[in-house]
Amino acid sequence: MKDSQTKLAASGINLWFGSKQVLKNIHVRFEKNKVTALIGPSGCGKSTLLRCFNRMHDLTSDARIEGDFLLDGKNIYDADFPVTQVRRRIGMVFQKPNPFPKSIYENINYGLKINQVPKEQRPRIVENALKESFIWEEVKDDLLRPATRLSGGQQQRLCIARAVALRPEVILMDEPCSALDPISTSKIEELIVKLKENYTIVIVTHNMQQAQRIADKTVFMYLGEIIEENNTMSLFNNPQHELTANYVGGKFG
Ligand SMILES: Nc1ncnc2c1ncn2[C@@H]1O[C@H](COP(=O)(O)OP(=O)(O)OP(=O)(O)O)[C@@H](O)[C@H]1O
Repeated sequence: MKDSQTKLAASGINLWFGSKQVLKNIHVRFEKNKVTALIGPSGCGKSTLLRCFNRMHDLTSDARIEGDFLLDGKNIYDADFPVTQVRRRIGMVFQKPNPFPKSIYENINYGLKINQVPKEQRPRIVENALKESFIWEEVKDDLLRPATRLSGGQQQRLCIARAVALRPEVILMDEPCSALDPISTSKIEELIVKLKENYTIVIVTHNMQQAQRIADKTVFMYLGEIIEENNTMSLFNNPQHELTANYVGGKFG
């Protein structure tokens, strides 16, 4: 892969929680405007790796991290890269939809306010974010309704709208469909494929069909290591490593 295609990268990553090593010698690059899926059995370190890119272990007192996490070649842990900037440029969507206990409108407006987006620009940005996240038509007549009254799938699209409103460059998604029904899941998948036109997306998923439907590239992890990474179809149809073959073949999970 050419360096110019790399948006996000990790190099020489080792991570410990206390004395337990959870990530081992990770080197990985995520390409611009592509969807990359992180797959692997429970506990292999997918979420831990994803969270590093949003500096979510900063407040975990027993976490120790070695190595470099690079956004456009710049280390996101450098002292001159404020964590607020990191999170503005690298957004995150979680497993369980987590709207604020506020109105639909305010869920998006709030982030704009704290990021000092001029007041007169905010209504248009809220509308565009909702449109971009395929939820505008369902909520446009009732933007002041509490977000917590939306369905789970609508809440997750609202959380994606909240992330895209800040115009991040990367969106990290940690099993964003695991709490959703099949119809909501297919809406989110359609949305993810659309969003990659403008964003670089990294998604943790347990759902192998989902990885094959939406991911350009797939990375297989096992016990804290990257075992294999490839174009999604190659990884699933022609795995190079026995562990990958056994995992994608459903022999363990
Ligand atoms: N804050 C923490 N403190 C201590 N151990 C942790 C912490 N967070 C995660 N771990 C451990 O790190 C390992 C990797 O967890 P992680 O959540 O990254 O795995 P995963 O591959 O995302 O799993 P799953 O698919 O079940 O979500 C696990 O053994 C987990 O118990």
